[in-house]
Amino acid sequence: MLAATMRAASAATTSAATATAATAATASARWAHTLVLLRHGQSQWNLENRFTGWVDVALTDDGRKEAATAGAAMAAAGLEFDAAYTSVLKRAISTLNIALEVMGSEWLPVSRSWRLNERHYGALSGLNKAETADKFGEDQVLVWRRSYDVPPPLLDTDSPYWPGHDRRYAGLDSDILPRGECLKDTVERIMPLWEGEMGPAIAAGQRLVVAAHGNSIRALVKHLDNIDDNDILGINIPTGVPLVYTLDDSLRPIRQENSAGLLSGVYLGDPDEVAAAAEAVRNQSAATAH
Ligand SMILES: O=C(O)[C@@H](CO)OP(=O)(O)O
Repeated sequence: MLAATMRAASAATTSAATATAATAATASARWAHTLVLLRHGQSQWNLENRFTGWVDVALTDDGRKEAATAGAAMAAAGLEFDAAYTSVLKRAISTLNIALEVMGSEWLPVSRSWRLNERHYGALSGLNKAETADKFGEDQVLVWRRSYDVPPPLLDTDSPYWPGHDRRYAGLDSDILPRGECLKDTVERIMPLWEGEMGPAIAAGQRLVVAAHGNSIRALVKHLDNIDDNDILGINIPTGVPLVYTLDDSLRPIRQENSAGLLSGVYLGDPDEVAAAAEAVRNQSAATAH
């Protein structure tokens, strides 16, 4: 595993240099409008292939290594930040802490917001994805996982997974605490943070790193890249690979030469390895009969 981590680090460094050159060529003034989105490293429930959502699951050892590799790749790319954002879930918080430590940037101001949490998986929380596909069919599970506006089955409020039982959400009106969310719901709860804090900070010249989750990052890239409600179904975000956006003064993404498909951002990683990692995320809900 260590060898694989080292290979990934080296590939990330090579690709990072390319990304830096491409961005620098765009215009040095634009380098100020930097936004890096980083999905947390592998969590224990990623390893066990379980729907996670707002359940507060820790990183695995491999997840911590991914976070360190991400920090090294960002440092090698010459990225520097003025502030960081993360969710209130420890897999994202730990990923950010590890990456910032590798970058020597533990001092950065960090904002934690429930609005960057993973999409809430409702009554699917805790279930194995492949077993859920066996039971309900792969097509149904794909709709629950990736459609824009179809929510998963909702939780009852007496479930231990309902956020109303968790004191970190005590300051929030129970009406806005989700019992399950589709991606559209996730976009809608992230937008006040984007429009009220993150966007204005970037417009004022701050360079931000955001450690978040597969679906909260899908929500952000859908907004940034104006991705169609149908096309967002095909977007899967790999764990632990920094996705670097360069934004213009209107906060619209500037597409780079090595942008990733529909995304204008550039992954700091070997493109083939990143594509394989995204494909592996997609395949998590293949039925066990395959
Ligand atoms: O379980 C989850 O919370 C997410 C991310 O791990 O899964 P998926 O990729 O299936 O949306």
